[in-house]
Amino acid sequence: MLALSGIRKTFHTGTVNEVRALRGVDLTIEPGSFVIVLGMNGSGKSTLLNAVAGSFYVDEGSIELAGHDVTKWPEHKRARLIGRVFQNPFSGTAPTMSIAENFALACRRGQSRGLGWALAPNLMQPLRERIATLKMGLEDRLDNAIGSLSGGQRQALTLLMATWLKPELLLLDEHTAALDPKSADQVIQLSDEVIQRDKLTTLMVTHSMQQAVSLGDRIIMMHRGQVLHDIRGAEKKRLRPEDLLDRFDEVRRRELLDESAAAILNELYI
Ligand SMILES: Nc1ncnc2c1ncn2[C@@H]1O[C@H](COP(=O)(O)OP(=O)(O)OP(=O)(O)O)[C@@H](O)[C@H]1O
Repeated sequence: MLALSGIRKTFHTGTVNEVRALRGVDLTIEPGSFVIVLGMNGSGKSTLLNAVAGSFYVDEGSIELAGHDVTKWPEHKRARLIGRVFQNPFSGTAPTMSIAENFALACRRGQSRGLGWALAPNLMQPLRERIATLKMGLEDRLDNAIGSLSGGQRQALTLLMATWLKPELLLLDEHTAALDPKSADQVIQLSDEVIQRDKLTTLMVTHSMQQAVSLGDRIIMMHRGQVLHDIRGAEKKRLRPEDLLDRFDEVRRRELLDESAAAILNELYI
């Protein structure tokens, strides 16, 4: 289970560039739940995932994962529990190393690196079989540098690596946004299969309404660093993309109202 309690994060505190990116997030995610994270640009989606992964320490609040209070754990220690795939296919893999070597690294996530780069021989066959299920012909290219592959192939492999050790939590941050539509569909389908098969607790950021309604069992919509909507159960099942668009319209109206209120206040005090 993932439990966030009163999470706050401000960047550039006390300067003109101050951004209150997370303003008190309380969120509990049950084991095996697949949660879609939606929200407008700058609403705090990536910051939420980064806070959980330990890319920085939060200013306030606590983060509990799989029974551990990880609030003060450094990122590399949290990596033992967390698998992650980023938007950029070039993140998360070592481009000059082979597919097999990258998997060897993934198998040692969060452990010391003094063990060499080679994949244990007994893992080679299961790896080949697993990669063959991608139907991308990569099972015969385990010695190829991962940097020589297409974005879609890399993201598919990165996903397999991130989930190879069945993490307590999988974080997907717009992981298909940089791919062509066909590759994006393939990687989304693969993600769904892996998540369902291994019952992985997952947080997936997307801007796609279609993905939001067709995937997962819960949607949280972020707005100005807080969770504005939390949709699950029967409501999530019957949700249509138009319903989500209505919610986004509501958010835009709020923004406009906030902006006009700020403008009126400015006029009053100038
Ligand atoms: N490392 C950082 N330093 C300074 N500001 C940051 C940092 N990370 C995020 N922010 C700011 O925090 C706010 C929330 O950003 P975040 O990336 O979480 O939004 P998002 O909802 O993921 O947006 P998008 O959909 O555009 O990716 C933004 O104003 C952003 O500029």
